[in-house]
Amino acid sequence: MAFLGTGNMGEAVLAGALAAGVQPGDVVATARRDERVAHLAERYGVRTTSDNVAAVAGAHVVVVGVKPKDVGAMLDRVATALAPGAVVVSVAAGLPLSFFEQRLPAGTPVVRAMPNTPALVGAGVTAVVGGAAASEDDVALVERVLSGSGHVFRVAEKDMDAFGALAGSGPAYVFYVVDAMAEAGVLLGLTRDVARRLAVETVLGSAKLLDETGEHPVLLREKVSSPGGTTVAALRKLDDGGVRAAFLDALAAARDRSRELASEHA
Ligand SMILES: NC(=O)C1=CN([C@@H]2O[C@H](COP(=O)(O)OP(=O)(O)OC[C@H]3O[C@@H](n4cnc5c(N)ncnc54)[C@H](OP(=O)(O)O)[C@@H]3O)[C@@H](O)[C@H]2O)C=CC1
Ligand SMILES: O=C(O)[C@@H]1CCC=N1
Repeated sequence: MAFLGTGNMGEAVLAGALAAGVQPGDVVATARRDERVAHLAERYGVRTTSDNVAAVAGAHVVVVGVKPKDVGAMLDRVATALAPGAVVVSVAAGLPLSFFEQRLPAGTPVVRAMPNTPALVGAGVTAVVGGAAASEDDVALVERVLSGSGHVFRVAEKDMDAFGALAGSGPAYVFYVVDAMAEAGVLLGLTRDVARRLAVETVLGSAKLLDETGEHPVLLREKVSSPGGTTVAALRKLDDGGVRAAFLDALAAARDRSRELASEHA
């Protein structure tokens, strides 16, 4: 397996692949900076290089993990060096399968994926969709490799931007909420350490409760909200602040930006 551009997301997918049973000796990961390359070699025991053309030689699965603006140049550089039948996996936001298929040799199987950073700890969600030349076996292979990162969903390509807006970017919204809750605790006089720990544990516990009971979030929210009590007083302030509407706008903005990335780099 080759990882071309192993930054925040590439590293998380790499960690998942190793968790899924891919052997470190069968992986080569690239980055530009010496310290990044050294970190990857030291942390994961994989082969590393900054030479992308050398990295793809003999690789059966090639994960392209650079920023959307850098993907075109990366593909132009490595296209003719790909091993026959190599499956190219993109994690780039916005860029459609056709972007890859136009730049790679005819018949190259391409799988578009949208992971998220909790993949680093095996708790990610990833959407996948195969391109015109990707066989069922190709997509299943990529699903197996990604399954070490957490849950994998097959989606239609038209839903990729929405999936990215919800789950790809989603961890950032949760971290934003955790930070805001912790800050609010500090405002009420808690120490920073305690406030942050309480916010993290509350999010963890609430996610576990949702997951394990399978109950609708509205029902669980009602169970916290005593009539005339403290929670309804707080929720009213969130409604006053337009938090729910802001989430609707925020995800639409992420979806729109994903579409723009596709047209900016077409
Ligand atoms: N971050 C996220 O949560 C998610 C990101 N994505 C997608 O993942 C992709 C990467 O994003 P992210 O990981 O955040 O970005 P990063 O900047 O963290 O990672 C990009 C990596 O690419 C490396 N790189 C850039 N150019 C080259 C090159 N020519 N040769 C070798 N390596 C190169 C950089 O190396 P160096 O570090 O040495 O500069 C860096 O490590 C994007 O396309 C994004 O849309 C998708 C889902 C979620
Ligand atoms: O912000 C971004 O563009 C990437 C894609 C999804 C999460 N991070």
